[in-house]
Amino acid sequence: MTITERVDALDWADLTAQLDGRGFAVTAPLLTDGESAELAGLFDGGHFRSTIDMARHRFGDGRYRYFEHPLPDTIGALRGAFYAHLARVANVWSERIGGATFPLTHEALLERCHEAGQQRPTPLILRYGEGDWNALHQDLYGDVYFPFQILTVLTDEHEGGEFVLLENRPRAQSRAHVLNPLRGAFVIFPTRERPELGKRGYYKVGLRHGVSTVTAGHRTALGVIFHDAR
Ligand SMILES: O=C(O)CCC(=O)C(=O)O
Ligand SMILES: [Fe+2]
Repeated sequence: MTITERVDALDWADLTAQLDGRGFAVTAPLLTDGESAELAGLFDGGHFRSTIDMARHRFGDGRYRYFEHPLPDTIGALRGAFYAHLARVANVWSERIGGATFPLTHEALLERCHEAGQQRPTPLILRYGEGDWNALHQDLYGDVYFPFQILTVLTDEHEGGEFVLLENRPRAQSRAHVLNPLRGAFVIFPTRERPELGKRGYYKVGLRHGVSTVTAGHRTALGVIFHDAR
């Protein structure tokens, strides 16, 4: 099956229920181990527009690299295929907590980004060694942003290095979710906020994400953000 066929074949009713119920979703493994290994290899062999040394910016410790156009086929396919499903969920969320209405194709979202001066691709690959970590953050790169992003861990040889989602609940203490997704499975999570149903309707819960310290081995991950960057 092609990447697009595999994404289309995911249980989107269940994923949507996960997103609505707890704000994030985890898919069944979607990439084969061979595909994950091949993508992980791009960290050293891909074509990038920039490389960030996380310690230098006080973002944590480790390195990440933003892919340059044209994106590797697999990454372009993942971006388009996940977008088509998530745009529908995004539009329901916008009705609940306000926000933009999103076009149903990823090409149309990119046109909107380009009109807003956001032309640089945002998919990235991150590599963490022992002692490395990623500070809690949001990936907003301009006025246009899509409310979901996806992430997959491409390697299976680390300890620690859990994916952390922190919910900043209004007028309450924060809640952490700690995930250890299977290799090649995707975590779908909010870029900025999510609707939560309260006594008087929906309210916004802000989120940040990051990675706990890798205590042994190496961890390589692929992040796919749907909006482009200024
Ligand atoms: O390495 C990770 O799991 C987090 C990556 C990340 O921050 C992202 O994909 O936006
Ligand atoms: Fe991120």
